[in-house]
Amino acid sequence: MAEKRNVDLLNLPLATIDMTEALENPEKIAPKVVKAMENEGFLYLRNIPGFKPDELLQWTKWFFNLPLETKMAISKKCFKEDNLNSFRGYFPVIPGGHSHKEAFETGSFGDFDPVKQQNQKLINGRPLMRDVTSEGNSWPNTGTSDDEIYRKVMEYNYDIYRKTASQVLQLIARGMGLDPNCFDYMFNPSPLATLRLIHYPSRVNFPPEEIPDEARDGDTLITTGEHADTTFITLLATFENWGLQMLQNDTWVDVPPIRDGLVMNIGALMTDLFGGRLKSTMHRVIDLGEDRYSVPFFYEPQFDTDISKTFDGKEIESIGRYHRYGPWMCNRTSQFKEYATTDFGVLD
Ligand SMILES: O=C(O)CCC(=O)C(=O)O
Ligand SMILES: [Fe+2]
Repeated sequence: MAEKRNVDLLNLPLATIDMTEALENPEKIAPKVVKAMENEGFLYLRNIPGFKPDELLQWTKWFFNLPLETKMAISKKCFKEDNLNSFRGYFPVIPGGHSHKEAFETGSFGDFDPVKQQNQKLINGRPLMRDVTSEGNSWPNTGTSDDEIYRKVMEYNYDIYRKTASQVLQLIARGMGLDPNCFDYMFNPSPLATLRLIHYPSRVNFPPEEIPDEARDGDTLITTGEHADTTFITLLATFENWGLQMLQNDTWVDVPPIRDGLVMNIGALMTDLFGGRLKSTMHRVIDLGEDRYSVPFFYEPQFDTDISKTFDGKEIESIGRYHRYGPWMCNRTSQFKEYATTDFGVLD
């Protein structure tokens, strides 16, 4: 099992990008971002304008400390049949799973609207995939003034992460010799991007029979299995928590936490869009015997974004049958256990 260590900031395994400097001097910083994406597929972002990790962590813990009943009141429909929301909101820990976490997710489509939901178009009793993926946000209701603060903090963070992700994509585009704004039309006005709060309760004291074999790698206990992300880019707050590992030359390497910054990596599709030049690195999360909190933001474009061609116009052969981002994402996401029972609806 990886040991907890103090972070040696001068000896991190990854490049660090100062986002304030990057905004002032993008020509200088863009090649550094591209180099890190070509080599490791991961880097750190620091000095991010407006990013307030302490407040984000405080309210993340506030949410997960609510009674299960309060959280389940906004769980996705597949975990509680009476609920109307199916895409945004809470998902509980799935006992005995490979991954072991609970989460809360928000998107860019305003608030959940039960009237709109009840009047939505159905085809053979099923909703349209574009309606499912543009569902509004469901917020916890504790009946206290904390509800409004929580919601404001999460909306604030969604904006900060979204702005930062857009700036990082501009740096990548610039560094690849493209128009820095060439990604913008894909994401605006309303991307499918998700802000996800995660709590991983530790399983180290569980009876062995409650932990599936697939959640073990020798003595190491896995809490999110190895995967590449289903995004363009992911920005991730790990606060002071160890546990994230990336695969480098067939070896699992720790990605140490940096308290005030974000970890950034690219998803499999970015590798394809740039003809294999940028690296989408496999990663996983291990259980170090303590509760763990993290907040990733999956920067995903709008439903109809064409993802069938590389930036220099070649067909992407590995893309399969779905050539628009929305259907491609739903197909990929349904392979993750926490989404396995979500009804993503039908294509129009
Ligand atoms: O929790 C973490 O640190 C990483 C989570 C992750 O890789 C993911 O949700 O895609
Ligand atoms: Fe990931």
